[in-house]
Amino acid sequence: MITIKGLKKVYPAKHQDVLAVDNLNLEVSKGEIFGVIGYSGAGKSTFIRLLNRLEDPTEGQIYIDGKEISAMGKQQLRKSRQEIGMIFQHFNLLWSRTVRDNIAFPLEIAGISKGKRRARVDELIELVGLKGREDAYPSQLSGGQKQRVGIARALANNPKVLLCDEATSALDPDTTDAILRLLVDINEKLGLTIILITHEMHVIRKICHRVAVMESGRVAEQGDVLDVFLHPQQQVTKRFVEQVMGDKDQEESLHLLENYQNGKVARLHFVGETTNQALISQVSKQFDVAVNILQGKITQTQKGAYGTLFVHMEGSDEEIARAIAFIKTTSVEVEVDADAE
Ligand SMILES: Nc1ncnc2c1ncn2[C@@H]1O[C@H](COP(=O)(O)OP(=O)(O)OP(=O)(O)O)[C@@H](O)[C@H]1O
Repeated sequence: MITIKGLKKVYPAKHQDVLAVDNLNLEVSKGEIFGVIGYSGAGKSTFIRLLNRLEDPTEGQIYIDGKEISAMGKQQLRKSRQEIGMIFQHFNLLWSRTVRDNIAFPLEIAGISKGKRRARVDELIELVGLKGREDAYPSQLSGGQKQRVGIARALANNPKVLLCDEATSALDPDTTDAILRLLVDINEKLGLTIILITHEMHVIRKICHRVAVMESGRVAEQGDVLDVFLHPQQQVTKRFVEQVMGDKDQEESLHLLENYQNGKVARLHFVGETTNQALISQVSKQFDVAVNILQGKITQTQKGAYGTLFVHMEGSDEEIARAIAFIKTTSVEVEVDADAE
């Protein structure tokens, strides 16, 4: 659906040019929610603005649905932009227009007749949950409602791709969750491809299928969200995963080991469906081993739940070894961290 090859953006500057995006290569499939995460200055905004040519690339190609966006002239671009919706952190609504007229705006530009506009706006208002607020002005809306208007406006011309630029960063946690649920709903209902940029890992965790981590204009790491959460390779990715999983706390739980005279501490990684297995009670029943949960966290992603539990296992060395061998036959990954002796 989206192919990006060798994308580069240099902002010329008096003293030293800024290399904002550097040799970026990405593939995004149709219907995917693809997240791009990075710290401030990583190049995320530049990247997303290159996708709809709000910025022109210095080098490289961008293909959306088979068409090379990066090579288009103005007129062609105007048409293609109707297939790319965008929502913004600060909503970018027209303050003198009502909800209805904000949503109708892109339809007016596309030359849709008044009657058709009305019907389409009604549909969109229903889709984003704004019924009853049609005649309100943006200043009379909450942040979440404003973003719903932004989403409806972005979807007005039936785009194939929705670009989200820090779309929930100005919202409180509950409103963020509601907007993220709406994005998932739209993705599922309309099969819309969504690219979102964020600096918040919980946004990636909650709704993205795949993620790219950007650092200094480059993709430091990319993959399925579950894989990246489970096996972050780069330092920058590890820091983002810690935002959600609090790995430091978990490392500390290893020191709990000192409280035990014997036994072993094991780290169990649960992925996807195995998360709900009653593994702990099964091990306790099947082997002469007492299993105590020291610490852990299971969390949900779009691709299923995953998490890590630290457990202390008490029993004879032989029996613990048998229990661990058994756990290894399930799809739960197990690491034994240390002996308690
Ligand atoms: N119009 C511009 N002119 C010159 N330099 C720019 C321009 N826009 C961005 N930059 C620079 O390009 C680099 C990447 O910025 P960009 O805004 O893309 O990063 P970001 O990851 O989106 O960060 P933030 O979330 O803070 O916006 C930064 O060094 C920034 O200062």
